Amino acid sequence: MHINTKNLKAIQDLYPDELAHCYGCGKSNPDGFQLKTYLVGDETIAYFTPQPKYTALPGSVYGGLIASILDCHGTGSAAAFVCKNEHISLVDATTIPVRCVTALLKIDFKNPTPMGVELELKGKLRSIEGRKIWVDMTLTANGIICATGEILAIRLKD
Ligand SMILES: CCCCCCCCCCCC(=O)SCCNC(=O)CCNC(=O)[C@H](O)C(C)(C)COP(=O)(O)OP(=O)(O)OC[C@H]1O[C@@H](n2cnc3c(N)ncnc32)[C@H](O)[C@@H]1OP(=O)(O)O
Repeated sequence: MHINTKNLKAIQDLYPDELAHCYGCGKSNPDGFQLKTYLVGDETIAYFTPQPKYTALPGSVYGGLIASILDCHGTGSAAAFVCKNEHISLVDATTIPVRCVTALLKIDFKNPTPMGVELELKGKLRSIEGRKIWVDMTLTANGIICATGEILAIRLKD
């Protein structure tokens, strides 16, 4: 079921302008994917429909794209979970004071990801250990989990 995100703020839209150029999720990169991650309760969600140019085998999505969007959903989720943990409201914020980058990203490709349908990405917090944030992710198409991911995001020092 597609969650209505109309009244939610995407975590990437709260990144300060100087950090909003990421190819995967920067709102200021017109050539990028501009992935949007939303915190909904205890999990994060994002939707993305790949263009046909990201084809691997005919009819299926290229694995590098899948890794790319899970990378950005993972760091976005990590920032969102840190904010939640520290009672920083994403509703009231215009920018967030948390910066996370990927140290480790693991993807399991479980099934071919079909081209031409909306993909649903979900994230769940596994743990926050100091500056280390572990997030588990799934990528689903047509109700089938096509990939799972785990990310270790590191919160940057000020
Ligand atoms: C809101 C605005 C957003 C702004 C950001 C918006 C952009 C979105 C980003 C999208 C996602 C990306 O593509 S990000 C781009 C790709 N990633 C990168 O370029 C990161 C390159 N790597 C680095 O810069 C560095 O290695 C860091 C920052 C990750 C870590 O360096 P550091 O800060 O010096 O910290 P360091 O002491 O080494 O590590 C901290 C702890 O993490 C552990 N650790 C570090 N790396 C690993 C690892 N690969 N596997 C296991 N553990 C690791 C260490 O053992 C340590 O554990 P312990 O001893 O404490 O237990």
